[in-house]
Amino acid sequence: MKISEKISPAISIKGLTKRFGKTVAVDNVDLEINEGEIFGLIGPNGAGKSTIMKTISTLLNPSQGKVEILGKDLSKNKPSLRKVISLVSDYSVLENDLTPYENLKLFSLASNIEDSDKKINEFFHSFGLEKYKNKLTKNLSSGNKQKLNIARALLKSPKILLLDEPTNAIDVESSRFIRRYILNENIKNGTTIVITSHYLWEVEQLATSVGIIIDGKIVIKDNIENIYKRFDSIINIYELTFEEKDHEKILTYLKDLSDVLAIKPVSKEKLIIDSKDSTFTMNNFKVSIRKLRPTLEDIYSYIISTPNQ
Ligand SMILES: Nc1ncnc2c1ncn2[C@@H]1O[C@H](COP(=O)(O)OP(=O)(O)OP(=O)(O)O)[C@@H](O)[C@H]1O
Repeated sequence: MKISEKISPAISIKGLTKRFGKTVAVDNVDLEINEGEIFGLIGPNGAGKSTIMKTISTLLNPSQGKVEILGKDLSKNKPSLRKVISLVSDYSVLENDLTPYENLKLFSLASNIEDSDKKINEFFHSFGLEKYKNKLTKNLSSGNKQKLNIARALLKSPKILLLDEPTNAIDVESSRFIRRYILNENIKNGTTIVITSHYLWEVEQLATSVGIIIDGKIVIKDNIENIYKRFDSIINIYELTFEEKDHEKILTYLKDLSDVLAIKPVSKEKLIIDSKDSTFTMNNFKVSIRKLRPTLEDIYSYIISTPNQ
C-alpha cells in the first residue's frame, strides 16, 4: 500500500449514545477503528465497553448515533454485516449438552459455512481440543470452553472480531495460547479486532491503539505508542540502583518523601518508585537513577485518578 493511500476505517462510530431507562451507558461516543487494527477498549466496571461491543455486533440498537462497518450503515445492513462480524463474550452461547464438534457443526450450518468439517478439524487440531471433540461441552474446563467459543467465532473468518474479556478467568497457558492465536489471525488475515480486558498487560501485548472509556465517555483514544509518548513526561517512574548496605536507609528516606506515591522493592540493590515530581533529590545517597517508561496500567491509573486532565 502506498503511504499516501488513506486507510479506511473498518468501524466508524459517530455520536453513539445508548440508554437503558435513565442509565446512560454510552454517551455520545465517536470512534474510528482502521482495517487491520487491534483496538483495546479499556475502562472501569460499568463504563460502557460491553454495550459498545454489543452495539457493533448488532445485538443492541443505538439510542442515538450511527455505526458504520466497512463503509456500510449498520442499521440498514444488519443481515449482510452479521456475516462478517463475530462477537466473543462469555461462553454461554455454547450448547452444554452437545459435544464441541456438534457445537461447531451447528454453528457452521446456521452460518452457511462451506467446507465446515475441514475447518472444524483444523480448529480442534490447532486449539489442542481433539481429544474433547466428542465429549460433552459441559464437562470442558473454562479455558477449553473459551477456546471452543473463539473457534466458533473464527469459523466464519470474520473481518471484524469483537473480543469482550476473552481471557477472563482463564489460566495462564490457555490465555497465552488465545492471545497468540488472536495475533496470528490479525497478521494472517488482516482481521480487525476490538478487545476489552481488565488485564491491561494483555491489552498492552495485543493492541495497536487504545481507547479509555469512563462513565460512557471516551476520554482518550490514540495509537498506543502516542499514548506512551504523551504520558512519559507526566508520569515519573524511576528505577533506583544503589549499594546493598544503603538499602534500609534509602527505603526510610523515600518513605518520608511526600512526592513518592509508591515504592516497589525489586532486590536489595534496586527499587522502583512512582513519584509525583520529576525533580526529587536523593540527598547524599549514591544512587543511579533511570527513568522507566510508564506501563499502560500506570497511564490508566493516572487517568482514572486525575479526571479532566
Ligand atoms: N441490559 C441492560 N439493562 C440495563 N442496564 C444495563 C444493561 N446493560 C448494561 N447496563 C448498564 O449500562 C452500563 C454500562 O454497562 P456495560 O456492561 O457496558 O459496562 P462494561 O464497561 O462492559 O462493564 P464491565 O467491565 O463490568 O463488564 C452499566 O451501568 C450497566 O449497569
